[in-house]
Amino acid sequence: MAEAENPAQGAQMEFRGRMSYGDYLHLEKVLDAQEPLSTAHDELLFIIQHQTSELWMKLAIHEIRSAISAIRGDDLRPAFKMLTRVARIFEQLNNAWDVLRTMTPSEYTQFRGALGQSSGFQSYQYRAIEFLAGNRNLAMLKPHAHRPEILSALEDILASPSLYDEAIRLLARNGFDVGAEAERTDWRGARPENEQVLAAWRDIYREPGRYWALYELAEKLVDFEDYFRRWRFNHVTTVERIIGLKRGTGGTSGVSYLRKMLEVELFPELWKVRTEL
Ligand code: HEM
Ligand SMILES: N[C@@H](CC(=O)c1ccccc1NC=O)C(=O)O
Repeated sequence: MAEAENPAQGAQMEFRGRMSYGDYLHLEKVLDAQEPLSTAHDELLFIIQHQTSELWMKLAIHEIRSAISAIRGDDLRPAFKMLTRVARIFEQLNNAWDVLRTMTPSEYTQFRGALGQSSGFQSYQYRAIEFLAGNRNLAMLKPHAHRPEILSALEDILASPSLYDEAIRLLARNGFDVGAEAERTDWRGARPENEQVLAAWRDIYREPGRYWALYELAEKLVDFEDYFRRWRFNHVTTVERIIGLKRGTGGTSGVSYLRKMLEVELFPELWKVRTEL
């Protein structure tokens, strides 16, 4: 057959003893991992929505970790690229809500009971992202007490500076007085807001040309948080649309808990500085 009639001509068709697409991607593992507990039509959507979100979160964690070490090594350009990718991952996650939103309360209630007390509240990758970024609420470790390997992975993250801590250490290396932050050795808990850090960002935003790399880093962080906030907002709106004001399966008040979480700031001084410019 001539190529015009058979566009697949030349394609490898024989995979005995050769690595194929499915082998490389371990598709049998990935595609065998959907096990609905009910006969409800929409449960597959629910599972795939969460599994794909967790895959994208895995990539976000990989990128944030590398960005943290690049900043630690004063290698800002690769860090910028990685942070841009993290923002794009969140954009992807944000768009994915549109698929889940096609599920109505009538459809969700058909299988909600099967979920027991499981909830996204127990997503350890989501907590890893929060902890890596700098939102370190130790109470969030509790649901993982029964899984020592998960707990110790989260504790490892808490033992080192977060993305924002590294940005602040970078400010200090560049001659800014960051006050108490300069003496910090314990990274485990929440960091208090700091006037000197705010003042440093103020100087940077007032003279971008003089501090371009720090200015660019600040904007990458704000961009990341902007997309992260949109994720939270999409979540709470989808949740209200689907379960109204019911309590969450995870035991929280549900929508009012999620609304409260909208107020959490990853990089607080970077938002405060805007009022002062
Ligand atoms: C029908 C769709 C969904 C509903 C009704 C829902 C509902 C809830 C509720 C009520 C909570 C509060 C915790 C609780 O008491 O359960 C929660 C937390 C959470 N959900 Fe969902 N959710 C949905 C979809 C998703 C999806 C697709 C993800 C993506 C992975 C997700 C991730 C999370 C995370 C990470 C939390 C913890 C948030 C925090 O503590 O700040 N949820 N969800
Ligand atoms: N918290 C949800 C249940 C839920 O959404 C969920 C359950 C198991 C696995 C992931 C979930 N997604 C996000 O919270 C609810 O209260 O209906």
